[in-house]
Amino acid sequence: MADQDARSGEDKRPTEIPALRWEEPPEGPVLVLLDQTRLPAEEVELVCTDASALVEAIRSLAVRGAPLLGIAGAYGVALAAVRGFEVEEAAAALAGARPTAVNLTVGVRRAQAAHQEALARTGDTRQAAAAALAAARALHREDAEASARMAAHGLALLDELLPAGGHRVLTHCNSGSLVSGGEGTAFAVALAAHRSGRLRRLWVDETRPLLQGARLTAYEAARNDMAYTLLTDNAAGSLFAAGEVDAVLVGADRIAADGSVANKVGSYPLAVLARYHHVPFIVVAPVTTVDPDTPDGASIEVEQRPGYEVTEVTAPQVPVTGAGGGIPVAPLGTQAYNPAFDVTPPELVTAIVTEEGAVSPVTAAALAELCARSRQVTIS
Ligand SMILES: CSC[C@@H](O)[C@@H](O)C(=O)COP(=O)(O)O
Repeated sequence: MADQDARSGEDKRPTEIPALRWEEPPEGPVLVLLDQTRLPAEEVELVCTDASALVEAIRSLAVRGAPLLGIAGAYGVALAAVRGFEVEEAAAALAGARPTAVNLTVGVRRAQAAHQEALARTGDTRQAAAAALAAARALHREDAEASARMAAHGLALLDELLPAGGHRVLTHCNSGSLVSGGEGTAFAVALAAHRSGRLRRLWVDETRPLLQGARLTAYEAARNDMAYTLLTDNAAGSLFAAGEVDAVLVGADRIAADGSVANKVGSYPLAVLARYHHVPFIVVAPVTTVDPDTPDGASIEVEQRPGYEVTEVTAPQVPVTGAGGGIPVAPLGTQAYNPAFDVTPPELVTAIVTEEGAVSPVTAAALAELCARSRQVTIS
C-alpha cells in the first residue's frame, strides 16, 4: 500500500529530501520515496508499506534510474521480510518490475540472498529480515561511496581529454542524486566539474517522452546553481555542429560484457553525433551496472513502454484528459514506438567510468579486468 504525503517542500533542496529512505514509525517500517513523477512541480513523498506498492512505484517511474532501482529493490525485499510477507514472491515481483536496469535484479538478489542465508543459519524469520535490511543498507551506503569515486575518476578523465578546461558537457536523461544513494553517476561528474570551477555549461537534453532531463536534471542543476541550458533532444545535432559540446556524459542501465551500453533512448544518436564531431562520449556507471551474464548489446532486453507516453503529454499540475491520463498530441488511436532505452555499441563509447576507474578503449577484456578488481562483480 502506498500513501501520498504532500509535504510543503518549498525550502527544501533535493539533496535534503532523499530520493528514498527507510523509516520505522510505530505503525511499522516503511520505504519513503520522493515521487519523481511529480517533480519539478512539487516534492511529494510516497510511503510504501509493502512490496507491491513499491513494484507499482517502480513501474510508474516514481522511483527510477538504475542505481536507485537496485537500492529500492533491496529495501523492497527487506520490507516484505519485516512485514511478514512471502519474501521469494516479493523478490520475483520486484526483480520483474522493469527489465533493462540490471541493478534492480542485483539489488533484489543481494537482499534475498542475505535473507535466505540468515534463515538457513538461524531458522529465525526476524533475524532473516534484519539480514535483508542490513544488505539493503549496505548497498545504499556503497552506492553513495561509488558515486563519489565515479565523480572523481570522471573529472580526472575530463581534464585529461579536455586539457583546455571550461568544459561544456551534454547530458541525457537524469543521472544525479535522484538515481543514487549519493550524487549520481554522469551528473555527479558534471557537478564535480562545476564545484571545481571547470564546468562552463551543462547542456541538458529534455529526454522525450517522459522529460527526465527537463523535469529532473534541470531541477537538480538549478538547485546546485550550475550553468545549464535545456534543449530539445532533436536540437543536439545543431549544438554539435556549432562546436558547442566538448563531451557527452551519460549513465547506463546495463552494460553488456562486450561493453555495449543500454541507456535512456536517445543516447545512441548522441554517441553517433559525438563520433562524427570527434567529441568524447563517456558513460559513467557503477560496477553493478556491468552484467557479465549479458554477452552483447543484442542480448539486452529493452523495455517497451506504453504508446500513450508518446501520443499524450503529461506534466505535473496539468489537467488530464487522455486515455493515459495526459493531453493528446496525436490523433486518437495513433500507434507509437516507445522503447525506454537504446543500445550504444562499445566502439562508439570513448570510456566507461566506474568507481574502480575508467576503461578506455572499451573492450571486453578491459571491462572484465576492471570488474575483477571489484568485490561486487566478477566476469569469468
Ligand atoms: C544512473 S543513471 C543511468 C540510467 O538509469 C538513466 O540514464 C536512465 O536511463 C534512467 O531511465 P528511467 O527510465 O528514467 O529509469
